[in-house]
Amino acid sequence: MVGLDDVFGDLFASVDSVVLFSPSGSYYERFAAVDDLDVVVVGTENAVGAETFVELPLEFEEITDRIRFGLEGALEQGVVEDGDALACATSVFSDEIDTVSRVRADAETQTGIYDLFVKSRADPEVVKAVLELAIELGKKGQKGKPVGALFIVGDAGKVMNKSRPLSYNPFEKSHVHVGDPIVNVMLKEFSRLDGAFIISDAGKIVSAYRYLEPSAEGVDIPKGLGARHMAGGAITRDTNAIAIVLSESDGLVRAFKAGELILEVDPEAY
Ligand SMILES: Nc1ncnc2c1ncn2[C@@H]1O[C@H](COP(=O)(O)OP(=O)(O)OP(=O)(O)O)[C@@H](O)[C@H]1O
Ligand SMILES: [Mn+2]
Repeated sequence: MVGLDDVFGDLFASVDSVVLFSPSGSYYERFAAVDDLDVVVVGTENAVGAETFVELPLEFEEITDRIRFGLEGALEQGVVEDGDALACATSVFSDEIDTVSRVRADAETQTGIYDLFVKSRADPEVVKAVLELAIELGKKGQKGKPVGALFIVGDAGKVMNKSRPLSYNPFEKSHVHVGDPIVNVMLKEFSRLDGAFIISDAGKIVSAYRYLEPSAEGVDIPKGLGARHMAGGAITRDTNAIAIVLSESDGLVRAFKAGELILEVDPEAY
C-alpha cells in the first residue's frame, strides 16, 4: 500500500531545517519537540520566543517574496547554509500555517533586501518606518490622487552637501522624527511638493524640498521612470544613504542602495 505520506513526504524528507513563518505558539511548540530538528522562525516579531529567529521588515504578501527574503536573512545570519534543503511552512489562505514549500537556500540569488534593513547606516526601525509610510502614501494617495515621493534615508550630512533647497525648509528648526504619527501626517501633506525628504540615520527629518544633485552617473532604472528615480538611485551611489521612492506614474515603491534597485513592492498588496 502506498499512502499519501509516501508521496507528500518527499516535501520534507531529509531537510536540513524547517523554517516556520509567523507560527502560532502551539504550532512552534510541536516542532520544538521533534528530535534533532533545526527550526528557524521567521516573522516581523519573535512572538513565540524562538531560539533561532530571523526578523522580516514586512509581512510580504507574496509567498515567493516572503520566503525569498526570509531565507536571505537566514543565510545572512548564518542560521541556514548555502545549499541547505529547507521545508518552509507558511500561511497563504488563512491565519494558520497551511502550506509547505521545499526550497534550497541559494546564496547567489541574494537581492540585498536584508542588507537594506540591517546593514544600512540608518537605524533599521527608521528604514522600516519610511518604507511603511511610502506604502501607505501609495495606497491612499493624496486626496484620492496618486502621488510620488522621494525619501533619502541616512548619511544626511553628505546628502545635504549634494543637494540644494528648492524652497524654504519647513523642518528647519524642528526636531521631529519619522514614525511619530503627527510627522507622518506632515510628510504626507508635504509629499505634494517637489524634491526629496532628507532623513538622518536616527530618523530626524532634516529637510523637505531638496533638489538632489548627485555627482554619480545615472543608474539603471526601470523603463518609464524618470528624474526622481534617477536622482534617488544615483545619490545612493554617491553616499551611504538609501533611497525609498514612491512612483506617481506606476504606483510602486522602490528602494535603492549603492546605486542598485533592491526592492520593488506594490502598495496595493499591503
Ligand atoms: N534631482 C531631483 N531631486 C529631487 N527631486 C526630483 C529630482 N528630479 C525630479 N524630482 C522630483 O520628481 C518629480 C517627478 O519627476 P519625474 O516624472 O521625472 O520622475 P519619475 O522618476 O518619472 O517619477 P514618477 O514615476 O513619480 O513620475 C518632479 O516633479 C520632482 O518633484
Ligand atoms: Mn514621471
